[in-house]
Amino acid sequence: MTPEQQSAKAREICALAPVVPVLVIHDVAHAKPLAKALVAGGLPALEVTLRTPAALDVIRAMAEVEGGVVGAGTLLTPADVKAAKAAGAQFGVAPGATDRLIGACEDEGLPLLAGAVTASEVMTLLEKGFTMAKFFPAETSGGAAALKALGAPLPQMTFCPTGGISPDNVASYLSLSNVACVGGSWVAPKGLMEKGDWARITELAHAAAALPR
Ligand SMILES: O=C(O)C(=O)C[C@H](O)[C@H](O)COP(=O)(O)O
Repeated sequence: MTPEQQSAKAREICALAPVVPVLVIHDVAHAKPLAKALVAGGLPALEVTLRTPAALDVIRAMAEVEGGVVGAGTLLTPADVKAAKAAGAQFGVAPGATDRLIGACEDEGLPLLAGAVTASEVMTLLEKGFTMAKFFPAETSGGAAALKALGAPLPQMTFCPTGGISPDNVASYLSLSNVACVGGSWVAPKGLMEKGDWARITELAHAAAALPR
């Protein structure tokens, strides 16, 4: 899958909703009820970070939930890409970009949202054929102001900013012409998952899904 095809797919996924929940899940028993709660709230694209031992099993379980589009986050190595694809991930997200990671996504046919925050990083991805990237870590890399400034000379790149985005600052990102959607963990707080308060998570998802962009 070429970088151009990967970015076309990533664009489709970002178009589904203004927010992609970034999920850190320790208990595989949370996978299905959480995915159902988020999809019911209007957030179908779900990023499961490969930061917990349960993550691949979580992807496998969530991939069975109707209406969901499950991806793997925190992809760092070709082995991560292979494992994510085998578990049923439909897209991948990485905090940065390396040639090995990009090569693995091409080989495995996994659409990648690679991370970039500087003009040179964005230009490197554009040179390879990517037109969609993750802007990470968004808030500490200059936030919406930095993204807006990058968009002036580099309007070809569209972003999914992630990292430090919350209901308080999300509007400043979604109003930018070079932002397709944002990633954020606020729609699936650990405390609500532990309590099994899926109804409240659906409410948070509803509010996020209704954000204008
Ligand atoms: O593990 C990854 O590859 C990531 O995707 C990192 C996430 O983007 C942030 O951890 C989400 O940030 P918060 O919304 O501030 O919690």
